[in-house]
Amino acid sequence: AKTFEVEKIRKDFPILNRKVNGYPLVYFDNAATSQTPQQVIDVIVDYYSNYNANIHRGVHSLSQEATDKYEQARIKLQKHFNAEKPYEIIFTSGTTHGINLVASGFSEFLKEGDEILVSAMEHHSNIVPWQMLCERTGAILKVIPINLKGELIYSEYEKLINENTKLVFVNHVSNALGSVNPIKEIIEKAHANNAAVLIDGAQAAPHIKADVQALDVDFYVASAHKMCGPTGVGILYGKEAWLEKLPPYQGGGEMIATVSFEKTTYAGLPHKFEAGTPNICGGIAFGAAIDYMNQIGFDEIAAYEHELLEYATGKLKEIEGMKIYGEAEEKTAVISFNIEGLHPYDIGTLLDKMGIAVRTGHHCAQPVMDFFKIPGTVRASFSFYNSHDEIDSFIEAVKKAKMMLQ
Ligand SMILES: Cc1ncc(COP(=O)(O)O)c(CNc2co[nH]c2=O)c1O
Repeated sequence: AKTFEVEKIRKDFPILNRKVNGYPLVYFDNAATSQTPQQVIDVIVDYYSNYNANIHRGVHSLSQEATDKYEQARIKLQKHFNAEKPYEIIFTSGTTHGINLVASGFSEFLKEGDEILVSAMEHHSNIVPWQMLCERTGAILKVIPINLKGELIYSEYEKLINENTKLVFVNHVSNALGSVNPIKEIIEKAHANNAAVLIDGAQAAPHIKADVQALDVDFYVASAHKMCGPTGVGILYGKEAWLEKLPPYQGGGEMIATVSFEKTTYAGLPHKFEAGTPNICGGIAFGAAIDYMNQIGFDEIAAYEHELLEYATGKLKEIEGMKIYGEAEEKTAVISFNIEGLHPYDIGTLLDKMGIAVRTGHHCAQPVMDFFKIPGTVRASFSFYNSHDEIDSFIEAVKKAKMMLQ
């Protein structure tokens, strides 16, 4: 296989030249947010330097240029996720916004006693909006359990789903464990029971190219900042038929056709769900991030990140007292671990003193920590611009932190 040119790629990321506490930055918190290549930074600078303007209604050239670039970004995202229509791609402020938009809309469709299904490995943003929906409608939230390897127990899913199930929502990849869920089967089973499916793609989208038509998924959400793009922008993919059925989420400019005090009529897709001035630059930069990752290649990225995962896992397992959470057959480059007798926060703090950025705590997945009966973990998450040398530095730092804490 072609050697992955990580040293060449690293030159695209200015931030990787940073030092932290006198040490070279080793950025292993990619599951929280990814870093931004110069190619995307340049697009952001170009926007604000040359064609910043409000979009869709301006008669002047700048507005037209900004509108064209924004709508071109939408088409890039449509092609990337293989949506049938560009207006099935709704720009959001991120995954959390997308999930809330769908959960809010489902208030119209659910009634007392209806059932909705979530997995036990979800991020809070794919739990709380649905609990709020159940409070509003009297629907019942049921939980698909996970096993000790951090995998969803599919046989339990088959038992839980029934003719009262109206919606299934699970993540494609767990941010705390890295587990990749069998979403194609989950979707097929849900549709066989006339239930709709929302897949939370926040952690998957940086590593796996989801084909929404092949998956036949009803809703798919993702955030730009996980995929080398800026924060504050993401997408909600929805099948046209579903987006037509959902009521508007926010009222305001853009999302209307006519407004009068007697009656207001709403705009068609996608603008029905895009009230107010959007993150114009963010959307355009999201498109540039998609281009950047695609020119490297998602297959190449996934293969290289898997190499990093295997290498780091092997090295960590050599450390006495090491416990790794999340050993699914299929997982992305995320390692959650603890060291016997040590608190994750202490390890994370000492690693930062040595320039190593990891995440510690419950990772907005408290049910996962409850399942494993732990307060939290140290989470190292790798991306295609990390190197084997960085993993060696990380392992040495973990060993040093362990010595200092014992
Ligand atoms: C699976 C999953 N779903 C939803 C979200 C929310 O995405 P947002 O709306 O863009 O914030 C995240 C963010 N995960 C993390 C954010 O920080 N550490 C994390 O693991 C996530 O990992």
